[in-house]
Amino acid sequence: MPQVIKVGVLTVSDRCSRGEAQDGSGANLKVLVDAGTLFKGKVCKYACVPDELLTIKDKLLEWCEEEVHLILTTGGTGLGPRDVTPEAVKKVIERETPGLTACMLTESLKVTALAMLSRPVCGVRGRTLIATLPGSRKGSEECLRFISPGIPHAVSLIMEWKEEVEATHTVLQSEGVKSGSTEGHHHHHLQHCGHHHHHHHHHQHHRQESDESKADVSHVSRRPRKSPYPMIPVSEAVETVLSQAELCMKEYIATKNALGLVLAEDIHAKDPLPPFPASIKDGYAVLASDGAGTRVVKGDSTAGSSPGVTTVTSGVCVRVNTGAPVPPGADAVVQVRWSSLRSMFLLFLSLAWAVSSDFEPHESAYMTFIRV
Ligand SMILES: Nc1nc2c(c(=O)[nH]1)N[C@H]1C(S)=C(S)[C@@H](COP(=O)(O)OP(=O)(O)OC[C@H]3O[C@@H](n4cnc5c(N)ncnc54)[C@H](O)[C@@H]3O)O[C@H]1N2
Ligand code: MOO
Repeated sequence: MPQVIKVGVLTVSDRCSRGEAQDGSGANLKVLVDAGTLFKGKVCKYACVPDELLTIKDKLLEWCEEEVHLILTTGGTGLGPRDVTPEAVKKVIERETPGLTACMLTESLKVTALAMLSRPVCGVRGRTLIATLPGSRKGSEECLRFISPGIPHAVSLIMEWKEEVEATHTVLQSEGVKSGSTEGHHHHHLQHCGHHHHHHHHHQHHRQESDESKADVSHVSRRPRKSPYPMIPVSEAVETVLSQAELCMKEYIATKNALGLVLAEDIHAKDPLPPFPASIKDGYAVLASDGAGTRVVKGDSTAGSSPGVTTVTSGVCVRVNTGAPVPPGADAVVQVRWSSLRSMFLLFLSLAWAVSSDFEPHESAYMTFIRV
């Protein structure tokens, strides 16, 4: 279970803090984080402060003390005389993270040349990562999206969430050494999975590599993928899960309150439902011992029909729909596609009348079963 990243959103804006403007950027960042699609995060702190260095700094320090994992500031990163957010952040952080800053700038420059006017500063204080986003709603969302791929791992490293760090590393290592900028370029698996190193693994690697070189890598969806996790039998996986699971107390609870719970033991219905043998396919109810051959269609059984109205005897059959009662006497249902219509001539009709009194004229037909 990935940990939830506790996020603080700090809007830095004179106008918003005075109530002269709506904080669209902060509100939008909150929605983005809480949606959980960029990373698993939850906004637990929110404030709007004026472009005052000391006020910004105090708020950042307060949130760091309260163990917020990630603080996103928005606004005040530009060249206006009152833009001091980067200066405030610099006073607070102990270690800079220039990679995050570079990511924001390079990606933003692809969007607008004016991104060169933002002076982002990112870094870590104690166990809190701080990133400065531009003030506009658009710019702040863009920059958050750009750095999002790095956020969970950054926070895991800072927080020393070992399992998460390891999981990310496992995935990363399994991707092998990439040769650089050209996406989809052929890469070498210099680094094997780390664990098993059996002979057949090598064979697999070679085969996959030659498959990969043939693969169409121009579409993301067509690029070959490989699981970083070893393939294990389902039984072993179940065992692993159960060995980690704690057996809870049984409790008796009304079914309407039982959503999401797991049954402690089998339960049995007091009455069979449906209260008759129902056909699981559309077809003709027959006596299996009759074998292949022609049958007179004696009637039909549709969903809602009362069971037992028509019976099946040797040489006749009854049309049944999925879910409808299988008539008494029948011990098999031949699917429609395994039968073919023989004839609907009047001659056979009258013959059929003679044979069976409860025969429905409109259903009259001779069926040939080609397979039973
Ligand atoms: N990826 C992008 N990066 C940048 C963009 C961009 O569109 N995409 N814009 C660039 C521009 S232009 C500037 S300038 C710089 C620096 O921005 P600041 O951090 O100094 O932003 P501010 O001057 O505080 O505000 C800019 C703009 O946004 C409006 N604003 C400010 N705060 C709010 C708020 N809380 N809610 C709604 N709107 C807000 C403000 O009225 C200004 O019009 O960033 C570049 N980077
Ligand atoms: O101040 Mo920028 O120049 O937001 O457009």
